Amino acid sequence: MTGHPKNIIQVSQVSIGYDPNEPAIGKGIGFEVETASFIALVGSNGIGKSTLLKTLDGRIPPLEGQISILGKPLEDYEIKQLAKVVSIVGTSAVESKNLSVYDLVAMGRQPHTGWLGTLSRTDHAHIKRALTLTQTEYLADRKCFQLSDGQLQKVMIARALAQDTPIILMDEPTTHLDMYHAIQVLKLLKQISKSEDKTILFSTHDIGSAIQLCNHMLVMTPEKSFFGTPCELIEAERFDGLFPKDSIRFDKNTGTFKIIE
Ligand SMILES: Nc1ncnc2c1ncn2[C@@H]1O[C@H](COP(=O)(O)OP(=O)(O)OP(=O)(O)O)[C@@H](O)[C@H]1O
Repeated sequence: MTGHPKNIIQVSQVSIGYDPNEPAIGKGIGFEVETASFIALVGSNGIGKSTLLKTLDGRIPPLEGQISILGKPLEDYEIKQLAKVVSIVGTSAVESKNLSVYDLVAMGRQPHTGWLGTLSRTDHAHIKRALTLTQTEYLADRKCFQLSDGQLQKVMIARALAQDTPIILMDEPTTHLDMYHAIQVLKLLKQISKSEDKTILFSTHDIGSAIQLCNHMLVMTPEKSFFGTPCELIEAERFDGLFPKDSIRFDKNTGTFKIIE
């Protein structure tokens, strides 16, 4: 048991966007996430998946509504305090590809050590465990620029694990990966969410894999967002409204998209 409340993230009637004077990008978003869930955010390009992740990690404030993390309003967290609760794996390139893998993963310990803090035995133990969990120990001494996209993605996950937060948010963790390595990363994340009691929310365009692997999904459409288990969402035909119907349609029986010739 983690001691974390059952509903680790609560989002209520949230509108997201960058400018309060412009129409919101997404409105009326609401869901509750249980500890150790593995959750996908899906929706078409530009629908607001990254914007929602940035809102959940406190980078931009919600335009309306409430977000609570571990039962506490998001706006009541100080930056450093939030970094002990929520870690982020973004899409942007690693800041310094010249770092060794070990040093990059060690950066995950910053909320615990401070920028100039030296690493304690506990910090090193967290780094080593993160490398073990992501099966990247063998890369520890390599420079990040020497890694393949798949290896780098696992190392970025290791950095988030070293940060030791109950919640990990990930923006498109499988971009640039082939089908096999994308599934490997998603299976690894799902396994980590269970074994380490991590709540993992990630955005993805790989809806088929998310349907097969996730506990819950948030389906974002221009009108509304829908939260549920993959089965509930299929039954309620929520995937049908994701894209214009001229080129693909969702097949309820197989849970996959079919091309319309
Ligand atoms: N920093 C920003 N300032 C203002 N508008 C932005 C900013 N970043 C993104 N947007 C706009 O917000 C909208 C949602 O973008 P967002 O990146 O959240 O979508 P997404 O669902 O993650 O898309 P994709 O699947 O293409 O990555 C888009 O119209 C985008 O142009």
